Amino acid sequence: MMDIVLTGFMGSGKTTIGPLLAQELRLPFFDLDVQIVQLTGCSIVELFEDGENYFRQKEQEVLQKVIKQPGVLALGGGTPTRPSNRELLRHSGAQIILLEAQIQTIWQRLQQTQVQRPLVQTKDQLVALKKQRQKNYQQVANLCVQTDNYTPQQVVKQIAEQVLILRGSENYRN
Ligand SMILES: Nc1ncnc2c1ncn2[C@@H]1O[C@H](COP(=O)(O)OP(=O)(O)OP(=O)(O)O)[C@@H](O)[C@H]1O
Ligand SMILES: O=C(O)C1=C[C@@H](O)[C@@H](O)[C@H](O)C1
Ligand SMILES: [Mg+2]
Repeated sequence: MMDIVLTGFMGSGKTTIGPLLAQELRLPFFDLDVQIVQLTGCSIVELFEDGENYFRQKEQEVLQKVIKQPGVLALGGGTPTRPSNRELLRHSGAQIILLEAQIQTIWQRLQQTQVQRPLVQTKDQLVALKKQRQKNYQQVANLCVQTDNYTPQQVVKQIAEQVLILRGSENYRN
C-alpha cells in the first residue's frame, strides 16, 4: 500500500520533492507520469494526441496498479480530476499531501522546465485550470504545504516532520 501521495497543480513540485522525500523516509519512489510512459510505451504528449480522455484512462489504469506498492508516489497534476481516482486515493490509506504554490511561482517554474505540459500553454490557461481543479485537490488531501518561498529540501523537511506526527510514534528510520 502506498504510504505517501503528493498531489497538486503542475509545477507545484511533486516530481522534484517526491524522490527527496522518499530518500528521507527510506521508501521507494514512483512518479505516475513516468510509470504511464513506461507501461504504455508512449510519451505523455503522444497520449494526449488521442485526446485528454484517452490519457486519463491510461492514467487511471496505471494509478490502480501503482497505488498497491509501498512508497512515495508523485501524481500527475490532473490525476484528482477524475472522481474514480479521488475515490481510489481516499480509500488507499496513504497520507495525501497537497503541494501549493501561487500562480506566479507556478508560471515561473513551468518556464524553467523542458517538460511539455499539453494543457497549459498560456498564463490565462494556468489561472483557469488551477481555479477549476482547486476543489479536487482539497477533496483528496489531508495535509497542505505551501512551497512558494521554500527550497525543495525545506519542503521535504516540513513534510517529513508532519508525516511523522500524523503517523504517531512510528519512526521510518527504524
Ligand atoms: N520548492 C521549489 N523551489 C524551487 N523550484 C522548485 C520547487 N519545486 C519545484 N521546483 C521547480 O519547478 C519545476 C517544476 O517542478 P515539478 O516538475 O517537480 O512539478 P510537478 O508538480 O511534478 O508538475 P507536473 O504536475 O507537471 O508533473 C522544476 O523546474 C523544479 O525544479
Ligand atoms: O495537470 C495535468 O493535467 C497534467 C500534468 C502532468 O503531470 C501530466 O500528467 C500531464 O501533462 C497532464
Ligand atoms: Mg511531475
